[in-house]
Parts: sequence; C-alpha cells; structure tokens
Amino acid sequence: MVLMKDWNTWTMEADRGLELRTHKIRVEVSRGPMAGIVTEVMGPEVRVGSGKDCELVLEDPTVSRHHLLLRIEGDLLRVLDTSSRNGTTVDGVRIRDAYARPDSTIGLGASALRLQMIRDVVTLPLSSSTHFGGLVGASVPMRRLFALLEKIAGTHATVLVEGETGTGKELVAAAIHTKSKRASGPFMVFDCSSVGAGVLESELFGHRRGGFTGATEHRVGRFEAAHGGTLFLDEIGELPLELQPKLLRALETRTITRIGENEPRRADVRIVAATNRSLAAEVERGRFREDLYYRLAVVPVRMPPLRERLDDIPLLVRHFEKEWQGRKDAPALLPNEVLERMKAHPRPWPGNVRELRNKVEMMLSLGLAEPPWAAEEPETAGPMSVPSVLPVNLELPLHVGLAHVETAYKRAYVERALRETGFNVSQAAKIAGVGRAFVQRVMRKHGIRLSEEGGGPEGGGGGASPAPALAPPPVSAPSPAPASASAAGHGLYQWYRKHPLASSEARGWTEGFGPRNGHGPKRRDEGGR
Ligand SMILES: Nc1ncnc2c1ncn2[C@@H]1O[C@H](COP(=O)(O)OP(=O)(O)OP(=O)(O)O)[C@@H](O)[C@H]1O
Repeated sequence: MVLMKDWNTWTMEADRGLELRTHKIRVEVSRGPMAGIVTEVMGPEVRVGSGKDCELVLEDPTVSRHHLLLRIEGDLLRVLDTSSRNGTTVDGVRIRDAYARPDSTIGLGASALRLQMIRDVVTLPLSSSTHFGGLVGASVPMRRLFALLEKIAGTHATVLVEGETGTGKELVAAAIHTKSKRASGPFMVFDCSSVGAGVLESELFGHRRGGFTGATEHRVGRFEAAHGGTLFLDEIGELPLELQPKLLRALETRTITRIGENEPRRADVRIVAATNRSLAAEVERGRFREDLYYRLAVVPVRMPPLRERLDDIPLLVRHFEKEWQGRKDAPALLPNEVLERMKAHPRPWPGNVRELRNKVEMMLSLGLAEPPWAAEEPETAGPMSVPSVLPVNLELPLHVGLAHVETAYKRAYVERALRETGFNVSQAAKIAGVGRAFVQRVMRKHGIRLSEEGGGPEGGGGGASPAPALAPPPVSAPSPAPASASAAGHGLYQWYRKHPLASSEARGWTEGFGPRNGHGPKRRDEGGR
C-alpha cells in the first residue's frame, strides 16, 4: 500500500512499517585533485563538499565545505547548490536547483563528477510519526531521525549529536531522556564552552573542601548530580584535551573522583553529547582524542539543517504558533501563503529552527503579516546601526520576552566587541571577559561571519578579516554602549561588568524563569553554583 508520495519513494509495507526505498549513486571524480576516484554513495540525500561531515568528501580547496546536495527523487537525480562559494554547474550551466541527466557532468569548483544511479533498491526505515519528544518534522530526514531515536532512546547507549546551531540538538537529548527508563531521574545540561578550563573539572566531577586553593565548600559535580539520569554535554568539542582522559575514564568505569579525593564515587549516568562541529575533523586536527570520540559516538546522530528540509517549515510554524498561544488547540494565525514564502527564505536559515521560531514569534508579537526579510539585509554601518528601540510585546510570557531581550543583547554586545577590535575574536573575548568559545558561539548562533563562506570563525584564528557579514537578529537590543562607541576595551569591560544579562550566559547559564519550554535561547541548569 502506498502511504505517501514524496520523492516517489515512500511506501508502507504492512509488515515492516513506513520505509524509504532509494538507490545508490556511483560517483566518478572526472576532474580536480581527486580525479580518477570512483565510489558509491547511498541515497536519498548525499551532501558533497570539502567538509568531513559530508557523505562525499572532495579534498579540493575550491569546493565549499557544504557545496551541494544530491537528492534521489524516484528515478531522478536532483542537484541543489547549498550556497557554495564557487557555484555548481550541470553540463556547464550554472544552477542552483536542477535535475541531472543520467550522463550529466556536475561541476563544483575545480572538480567535476560523473554520476550514475545504481538500480539496486536500498530500504531505510522511516518513522510514521511527525514528532519525537519536543521535536517536530514530517520530512524524510526528520522521519529517518525519529526512526533512529525511537530505536535507541530505550537503550543505555551513549549518543553523539552533531549539527549546526539551532537544529534541535538539546531537544534530542531531552527527548531521549524522557523516552528512556531514566525518565524519572535527573536530566542535567552542561555546556562545556561555558566555563574556563580551570573550573571545568570541578564543574564536571566536583571537589572536596580544600581540594584546591579557594575550595571552601564541598562541591557535587554534574556527573554525580545526574546519577540515575542523563547528562547532556553540549559543545563537547570545547572540552580541553587535558580533561578528556578524565571524561573517558568516567564513561568507561561509571565512576568519578572529586578533586582532592582519592576514592572514586559511582555515577550511573547516560551521556548524550553534542557539538556544532564535526568531532571527527577535530580528531584529525589533534584537538580531540580518538578513543574518547569512539566512546561518545556509539550512536552518532546528525541533525539535518533547516535548509535541507524546507518542507517542514509549515508544520514548524504551526507548532510555534500553538506554543506562542499556549494552547494545543489554538487556531492557525499566519496565512498559508506566508508559510510558503517562509520556505523561500532569501538566506539559507543560518540559525535554523531557532531562527525560524524567533521569526514566527516576532511576526506574531508585532502583528506582521509578512516575514520581515527587508530588515535582514546585512548591516553595513558601524556599531551605532544597532537600533535603539527594542520591540517588546508585554503579552508574551515573561521568560519568553526576557529570552528575546537576552538574545538580542548578547548579539549586539558581541558585534560591538568585534567591531571594537577589528573583528579579532580573541581580543573581543578578552575585553568582554569571556572565552573565545563564547564569542564564537554567539557568532554561530546569529550567523555573524568572518569568512566569505559563512562557516564561522573556526580555523580563522580570530584574526582580522575583510568586511564580515553580520546576519541580523529577529529583534534588536538597545545599543549596548553609549553613543561614543569608540570606547576603549577597558571601558567596554567596565560597561560589561554592569550588565548582568550579558554576564549570565558568559558563565554558561541564565536565570531560571520557570520550567524550560524551549523558547528562545537555552536555559542552562545552574546546579551547584
Ligand atoms: N525539530 C524541531 N521541532 C520543534 N522545535 C525545534 C526543533 N528544532 C529546534 N527547535 C527549537 O529551536 C530552538 C533551538 O533548539 P536547540 O536549543 O535544541 O538547538 P541546538 O541545536 O541545541 O542549538 P545550539 O547548538 O545553539 O546549542 C529551540 O527553541 C527549540 O525548541
């Protein structure tokens, strides 16, 4: 029985449930540094690029990290350029979205590929559900994800979630926890980029009084606090190399030792770790231990970015509308045509579902009938271009409104610090009194880029760079600085000290305003502080 006809490949088998039938693609690299290589990749979607997280990796500097997407649609092969730097051609014609013929040549940068669909059918399980925990999605990538999560949630397996910012990694962790046998135990969230290396060990494993200078009290670490439950280690790629063996030991022995103690303590904790980067690439660069990587990636989970599943947008928007109204049976507010226009976003949703959510909440709060694209053009002026009026809707729940303000404030702050320092990440972090990781995190979240390709500042070393693209926020905070924006770094630091909103996230947590409901930026637990 055919249940759905999306990409011509979804079928319902009475005994096997919903599944996706797809093919493999034979790829021959016909030009470029890897010319001559022949390989096979499995559908339905194949990411091609120089990034190590692509299914087809081309080591060619002219190929963007995520250059294009090949999508099998029935008997057809669709080629989608994913905002590559040097563009994509099909048979010599530059394309953004096109169907390839069986003998087509796909050009990307200095490389070219010849593709051939292999007729053998590959079947992949799909979930019949359009949600999993707090995650919503009906697209093939999301149904594949749900099928995997349904399978592993009830196990004790350690999970590594990889994906861009705002794709729902934390929602995955929370859903795995609530669907597991540990659901009655604690769910702890810890952001490894939130504190400096010096305090990280104590945060994770705790310490005894006198364990080090300044340790005036006993301290329970996150591992112990999560005993019997799940510990979500966000930004795991930020864990310093010297602490990695300790985490490995904790995972292997399910015990931890507090700083200043000798006796190990039991910590029966399921770990779900997440990262915005490719952890495998970090291993290659020598920044992450291989043995720890394999311990964490027992079940690797990749979060598809929103640009790869635009068909989910209407469902997501309706979901956010209901949450915004606070009722499951709340009426649809935005017209269908607006939802269609949101699918045709002029930029590839750099903040992913978080950006979409903020956009929806902004439209509802301000009563806008149109997605505010015009306000999204990159800002070209200096720091004073940050609008000084914050559109606030006092009808919003307090924590939602505050989360909006905080998000906008952090973005404005980081932008200003970057401008003050000639876009030097290290210096910006220094004058703000936070770590580089914090600045990079805010940049990633808001699509503030130092490089042309938009891959964030990684690898850029935080040095100066040409005119950065500043992706604007859904709402803007008051300019965080006085009009004389040329304040010296020290002045900015003093200013920063007076603004606890900025400093809260700099320490990796935000004040709790009632239970976490997933709105806006993350609320971090602050246990033990
Ligand atoms: N599939 C989804 N369905 C519903 N809401 C989603 C989905 N994905 C993300 N969201 C919403 O988007 C926002 C960001 O999600 P989340 O914090 O889980 O992302 P993340 O990948 O952990 O981001 P970061 O890398 O910045 O930590 C939250 O408000 C969340 O509720």
